[in-house]
Amino acid sequence: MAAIARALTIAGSDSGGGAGIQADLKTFQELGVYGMTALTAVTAQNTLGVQGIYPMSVEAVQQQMDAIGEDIGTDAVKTGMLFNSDIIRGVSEKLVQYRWDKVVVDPVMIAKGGSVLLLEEAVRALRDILLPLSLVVTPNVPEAELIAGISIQGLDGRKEAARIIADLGARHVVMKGGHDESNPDEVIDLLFDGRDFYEFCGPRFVTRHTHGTGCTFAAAVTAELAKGRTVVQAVELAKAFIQAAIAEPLRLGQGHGPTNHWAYRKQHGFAHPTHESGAGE
Ligand SMILES: Nc1ncnc2c1ncn2[C@@H]1O[C@H](COP(=O)(O)OP(=O)(O)OP(=O)(O)O)[C@@H](O)[C@H]1O
Ligand SMILES: Cc1ncc(COP(=O)(O)O)c(N)n1
Repeated sequence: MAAIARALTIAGSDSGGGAGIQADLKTFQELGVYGMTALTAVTAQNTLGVQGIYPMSVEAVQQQMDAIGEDIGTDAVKTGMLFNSDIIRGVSEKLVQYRWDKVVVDPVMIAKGGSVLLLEEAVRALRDILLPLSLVVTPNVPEAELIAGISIQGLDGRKEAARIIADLGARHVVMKGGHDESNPDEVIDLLFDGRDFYEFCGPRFVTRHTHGTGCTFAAAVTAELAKGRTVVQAVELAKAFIQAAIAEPLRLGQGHGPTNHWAYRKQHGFAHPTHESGAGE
């Protein structure tokens, strides 16, 4: 066992720093986990939207995963923006090769301003190849509708979608509630483990500063899994982390601003539970 829990994020870069690889690394750091990256695409992006997308080659993505698999290793993996089916296939192949089984799949599809972060041709590969390799998948409502192939209304609709997505091979499904406005006061994130449902409730904040909420939430789940927590514990902590990050906005930019990755530590203190000082050669 390494002296510190390790997590790898396989995702796109957000130049504005609120979502993607940047949100993931900030979250890992705040939760005391050593973060590593495999970049799938560079985006030119800010709080107003996405101005450009430059995908990496499959070889480049796989080589980054090899660099980690052959040396440092990882305790958990998160996937975010994967952009096309070739990258999804390449990533899936490496997950199997290195037997990385604590895999959190955030099925990123569309950015807030409407830009496509996953091509339509790739939805099938995500559903048929990557989902069965996941320990946890974290769709929002529109993503779940596309994956499950149904239209979702309210909590019951989200439960039905969770069952369908679990049948596709995901071992745990977190149906995020940010887009489910059937409840104007609360956001309920729903976890399904193939048998039981767990509800994680919190206040619904009225704010435009929600850029990167999905990435940050999934990264927090990944960090806690890397430390050895159960999926239920990891989702509970991630809910508290994202709630704090939305509640105290940084008020950056003219559009959908980033969340505040420091807020949770400000409220709860910094824990570095797996770090042993003096370890190593
Ligand atoms: N207005 C809000 N108030 C409180 N929590 C929220 C709010 N919006 C989102 N969340 C929380 O943020 C996380 C991400 O939720 P959401 O359903 O919005 O995902 P997402 O659509 O992937 O994110 P994004 O909208 O940034 O793409 C969830 O844990 C959800 O509970
Ligand atoms: C590179 C990149 N990855 C993901 C998202 C989605 O972000 P969100 O967490 O808001 O769904 C994004 N806007 N950019």
